[in-house]
Amino acid sequence: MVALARFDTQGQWEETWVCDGLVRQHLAPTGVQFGRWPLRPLQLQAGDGLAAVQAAYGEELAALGSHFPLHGADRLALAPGDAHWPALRRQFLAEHRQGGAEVRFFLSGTGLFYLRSADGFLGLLCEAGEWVALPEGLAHAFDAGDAPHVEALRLFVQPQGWVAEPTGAVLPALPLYDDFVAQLLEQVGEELEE
Ligand SMILES: CSCCC(=O)/C(O)=C/O
Repeated sequence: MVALARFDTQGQWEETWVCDGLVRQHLAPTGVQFGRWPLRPLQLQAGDGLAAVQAAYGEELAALGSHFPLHGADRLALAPGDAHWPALRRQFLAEHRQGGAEVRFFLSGTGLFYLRSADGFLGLLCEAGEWVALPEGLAHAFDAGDAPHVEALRLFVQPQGWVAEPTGAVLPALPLYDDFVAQLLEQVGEELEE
């Protein structure tokens, strides 16, 4: 289940949406797109990630349009206890921009993006089968919690892959992934599928 929450500039949770139409409507001013693709078997080989993704998802990628001239792909997989996660988490939580647009497709698990908006922040929680496309230059952060469980295809416009430029902004106390999910469950009163 996708969920979108709006926070003010102080990090105060203001409103939550869990239906696709409202999520898209409230993402639109940021230029962020959201959708779903079927989960298909996918074997990414080192060096030809994008070719494998294009073979499996050619139609879906074409529908994204010309704003996303993709040049590379990788698969990010994080599991609880992953030794790389603490350092990666610090990098992802520091608000940053990428030199190009980015597309992320969740293959399993869940992850939380924080997107800077005109009047605060949007927290977007995605799960398997959901994709999100961020426009070039949108300041954002990402979290997957203390015990991450997420696998995502990362499609890059930049040939060099994941290159982030930190904004240097000190973010307000936005809830990290675990608190976000706990508060969301209190609000919507139903289990998120993992
Ligand atoms: C689920 S994608 C992981 C995070 C990432 O690739 C990114 O760009 C965060 O800003």
